[in-house]
Amino acid sequence: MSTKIAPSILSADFSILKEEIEDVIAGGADYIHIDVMDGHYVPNITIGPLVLSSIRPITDATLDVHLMIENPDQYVQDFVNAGADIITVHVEAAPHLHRTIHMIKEAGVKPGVVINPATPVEMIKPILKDVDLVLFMTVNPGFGGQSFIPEVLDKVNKAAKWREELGLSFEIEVDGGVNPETAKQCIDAGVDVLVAGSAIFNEKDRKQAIEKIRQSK
Ligand SMILES: O=C(CO)[C@H](O)[C@H](O)COP(=O)(O)O
Repeated sequence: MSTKIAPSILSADFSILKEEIEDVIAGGADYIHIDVMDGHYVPNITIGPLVLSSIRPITDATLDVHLMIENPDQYVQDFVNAGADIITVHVEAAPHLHRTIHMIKEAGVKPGVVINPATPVEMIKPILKDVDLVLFMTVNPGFGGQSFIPEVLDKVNKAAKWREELGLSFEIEVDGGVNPETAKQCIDAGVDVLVAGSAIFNEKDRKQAIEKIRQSK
């Protein structure tokens, strides 16, 4: 199966967000990755449910909502109502992770867990059977345009092995510093979904940028 590409709208031109989203979808994007930041869990503030609900009518593509927020339980339902297809929460920000993941699942949305570069992968092992997606941050979350942290790929390898051993089917996604060069290492390590912001939205031809990342074998 070919690698899925999830353009992160963090690097899009927000004054023409609808056109930007339509452009990457026409260019072959599989998911649209939406970075929600609260200025507490990460030092940046981005978008909330109101913007997500404006994006929903633009496309039927999977809206992959990455919550970089404290107290995610308080906001899960708002993002479900706004049209999320996948909601991911950080293991570091969800002290009752099992409850949060099941809250998302019971609301009819696919749940995922996110793990930061410095967090041991063993932290997420107990929740793997309950999630549809595991997102490995390959930068410290908060900003686009940072450099890829290659050490994270050892954790990706381990999770891919556990997936096989345990007979599970969650997708493995990476986010941060993904470009045609780093994408190859990710695909080799067992990644299914590549999030890319600047490597897609900073290019004039988005279709070509997406294909370059997808084909980087
Ligand atoms: O979650 C994120 C930052 O926290 C972004 O999705 C990520 O950084 C994408 O940007 P780029 O591809 O430019 O690194």
